[in-house]
Amino acid sequence: MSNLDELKNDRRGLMVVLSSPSGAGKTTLTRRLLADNPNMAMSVSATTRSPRSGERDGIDYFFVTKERFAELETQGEFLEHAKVFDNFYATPRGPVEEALSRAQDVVFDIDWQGAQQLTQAAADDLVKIFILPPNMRELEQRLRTRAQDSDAVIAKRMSKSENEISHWAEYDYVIVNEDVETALAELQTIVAAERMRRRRQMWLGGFVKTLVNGG
Ligand SMILES: Nc1nc2c(ncn2[C@@H]2O[C@H](COP(=O)(O)OP(=O)(O)O)[C@@H](O)[C@H]2O)c(=O)[nH]1
Ligand SMILES: Nc1ncnc2c1ncn2[C@@H]1O[C@H](COP(=O)(O)OP(=O)(O)O)[C@@H](O)[C@H]1O
Repeated sequence: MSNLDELKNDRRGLMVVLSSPSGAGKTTLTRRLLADNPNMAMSVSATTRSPRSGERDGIDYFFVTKERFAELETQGEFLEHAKVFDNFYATPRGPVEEALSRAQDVVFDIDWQGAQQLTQAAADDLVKIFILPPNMRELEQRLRTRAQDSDAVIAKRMSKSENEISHWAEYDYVIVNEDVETALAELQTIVAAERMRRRRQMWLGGFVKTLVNGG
């Protein structure tokens, strides 16, 4: 690693928030983004909803009872929390603070309510991205292809999608996820540019000082 590369490690981590109506592709895009970025961590949410087949406790979510959720909330363990589709969801505070302190970027798959709460708590570190489906037929099709929710649950998610979409203008960026490779490339571009923001590159002050001093 060159001297310059080492210096560049002194930067502030990003808090990348992805929201979308259910089925638009947040989970898919987030997984791909994380696979390509070793210096990025996923914020694993706590939820009172039941695990889907294949979901693992502590990896996809921390699956907790309503009682445990309420206890953690009272103890101030959550950065934000919200009720979505009759279930409770929240972002545990500890792992996020730890990752940011290690200069890691953190990705959040949370809804508009969570995005609003994080904006209050940490506006400077946030990059908010909204994912739209190419059309509503495709959205429903994706929920069906995923084949992990009952017809009733899918109908409920579709009926809530309009409400989620109505918050699109509260986000810094919007990606229409028609082709997953194109959407992923757009997401990578956003992350790369946000990492370059002057205020996040803490190393620059010292570097410029040595530059103008003839270093
Ligand atoms: N506010 C908030 N929303 C969350 C959190 N975790 C998940 N969500 C949102 O809850 C909604 C439902 O998530 P989920 O049941 O996994 O279904 P999905 O829509 O297929 O991802 C999605 O909009 C998620 O973004 C969280 O920690 N906080
Ligand atoms: N661009 C895309 N084209 C076709 N199918 C997609 C695309 N993006 C995601 N999917 C599929 O749609 C379904 C819902 O995606 P998922 O990532 O679970 O959405 P979300 O996390 O937003 O609910 C999954 O089966 C996923 O493989």
